[in-house]
Amino acid sequence: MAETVPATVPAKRKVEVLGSEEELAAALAKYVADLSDKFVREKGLFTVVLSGGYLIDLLRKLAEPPYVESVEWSKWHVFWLDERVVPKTHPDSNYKLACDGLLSKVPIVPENVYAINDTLSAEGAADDYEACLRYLVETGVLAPSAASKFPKFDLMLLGMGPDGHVASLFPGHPLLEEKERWVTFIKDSPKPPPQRITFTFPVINSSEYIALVVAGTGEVDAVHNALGNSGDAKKLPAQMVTPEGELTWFLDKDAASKL
Ligand SMILES: O=C1O[C@H](COP(=O)(O)O)[C@@H](O)[C@H](O)[C@H]1O
Repeated sequence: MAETVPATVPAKRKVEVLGSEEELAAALAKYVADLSDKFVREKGLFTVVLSGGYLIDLLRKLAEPPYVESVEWSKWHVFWLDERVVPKTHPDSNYKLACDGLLSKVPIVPENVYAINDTLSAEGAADDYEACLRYLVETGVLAPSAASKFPKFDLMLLGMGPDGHVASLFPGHPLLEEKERWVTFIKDSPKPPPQRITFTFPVINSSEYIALVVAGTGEVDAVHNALGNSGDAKKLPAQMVTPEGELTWFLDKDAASKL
């Protein structure tokens, strides 16, 4: 059963704690499918941003009944929050992870899947991905946020690392302060592989909905630091996720065990 933590959380931030990883996966699939229905009904398409890591396994129930049949997959436009600068066939590729774990199992339109150009350098791939997003704003697939002018995605699905990183935005790194670029690159990622591209916080925080998803015991301290009263004044990247729209943390009971 989901339990909503009331405590001191601001109005547009919810924290859902699920009894097990299996329940979390079920709740997440329903959340994504419901948002897909809403946006397809309202505007005829759904723009979804995926992360890499454990998140993809937690989306597994979308590829099962009832969602595999009921979701309007042909209306989905799929993007990556961050990507490792490796060939798309490489085990480190977030694209490969998502294809193997979800995209190859549902009838998504290949032209609506926006992978990075894996033949370019990190700088080149970031420029190229930003140019792709700008083109999609011009052609009306993406809308700009009225408030920030950065592109506004319908839903971003984020994981969090044990150090509190989200996307490829790591604690203490200067990229946390990027204010102009939509997509940027990192060549010294503390987590391998070192070369990556990543959405910036202005784009992340222009989103309509964000789910920040954490399961298991590996991130217990980061969850406590981000959401609990840890007394640690240093802001984690996960705490910088403050969207214009609604943020929901999805945790299983292990991840929430120190809250
Ligand atoms: O390197 C990355 O790590 C984060 C967190 O991954 P997780 O396995 O700890 O859930 C992920 O969100 C990001 O996309 C990925 O590139």
